[in-house]
Amino acid sequence: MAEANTILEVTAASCRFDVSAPALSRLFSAEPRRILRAVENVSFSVQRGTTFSIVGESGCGKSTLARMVVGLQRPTQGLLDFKDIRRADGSFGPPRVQMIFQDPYASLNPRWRVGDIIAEPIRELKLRKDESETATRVGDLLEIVGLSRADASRFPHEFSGGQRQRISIARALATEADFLVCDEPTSALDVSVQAQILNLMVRLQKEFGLTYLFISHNLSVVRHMSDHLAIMYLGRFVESGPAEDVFGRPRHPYTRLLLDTIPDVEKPNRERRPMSGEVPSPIAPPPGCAFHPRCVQAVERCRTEAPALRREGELEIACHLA
Ligand SMILES: Nc1ncnc2c1ncn2[C@@H]1O[C@H](COP(=O)(O)OP(=O)(O)OP(=O)(O)O)[C@@H](O)[C@H]1O
Repeated sequence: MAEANTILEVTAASCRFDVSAPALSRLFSAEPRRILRAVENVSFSVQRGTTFSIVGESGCGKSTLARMVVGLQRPTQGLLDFKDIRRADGSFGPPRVQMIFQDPYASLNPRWRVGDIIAEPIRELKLRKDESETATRVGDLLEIVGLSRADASRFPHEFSGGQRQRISIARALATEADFLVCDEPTSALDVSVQAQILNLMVRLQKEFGLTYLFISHNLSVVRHMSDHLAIMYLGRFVESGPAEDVFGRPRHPYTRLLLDTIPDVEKPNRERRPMSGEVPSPIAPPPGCAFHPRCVQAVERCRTEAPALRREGELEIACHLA
């Protein structure tokens, strides 16, 4: 059931890619069609002004899901429904959605001055009356993200990685975005810079009531900023719930494995298990529970029967043993 404050409702969304060889060569080799299940039957809702984080290893389908949410990838099945909201400027309609990418350099036009990069959506969406108001807004946005008004005349290559990510954020805010899909926005940055960008994002969320869908392979990155957390494995959610519950009492063996790999400042001497094994191919997922080949607790049932995602209070979990 969608809650009153729901801004995005995703229902049974799947994305499959046909990665078969060309039809002619399959005709001669009798090779069957190969379907890659990047995202499989994923449902969740995001509440306005909160952060919903999706965590999983490389290849588990996080980016495909993010691309579906921003409309860059069509779902093969299912629905992604943005609810109409009352925006900060008083207008009513679907939220403005923007994406922030991992590599801020690749997403900023290197030949444009920063001022023009940020001004482009303001001009395109006619969000300010004239060039003078646009320039003022660009300067304000640069200050909001911790840069200076004078930075408008510089080029992206003159900035550090963290500063470039600040420019990407300013550009997203320039569109008056309500909903930011952040795909590993800090993983290309040094750890100390990561923290600065995360702090900036938390501050902006409070200041502007932003909603985040935050994608990361690293649980420690999302730990302090998530309201809701979903753990993804081979295209499916295996555990999801309020972040404090998932962190405080992880139920799925995969969530526990992900948690085991991150340092704990409160227990620096805690034994950390390295992540072992690899994510299986989404073209030929293992039978039963997709995680069973890597699960130390797996029993016979896990090898033959896929666990359904079942609800327990606010948590959802797909494991026969949890
Ligand atoms: N356009 C595409 N065509 C075919 N396969 C694709 C396509 N896009 C993604 N995939 C495959 O879908 C699976 C999920 O990819 P996705 O990029 O969503 O995972 P991810 O969890 O974001 O990983 P990473 O962190 O490495 O980007 C992978 O096996 C990937 O190779």
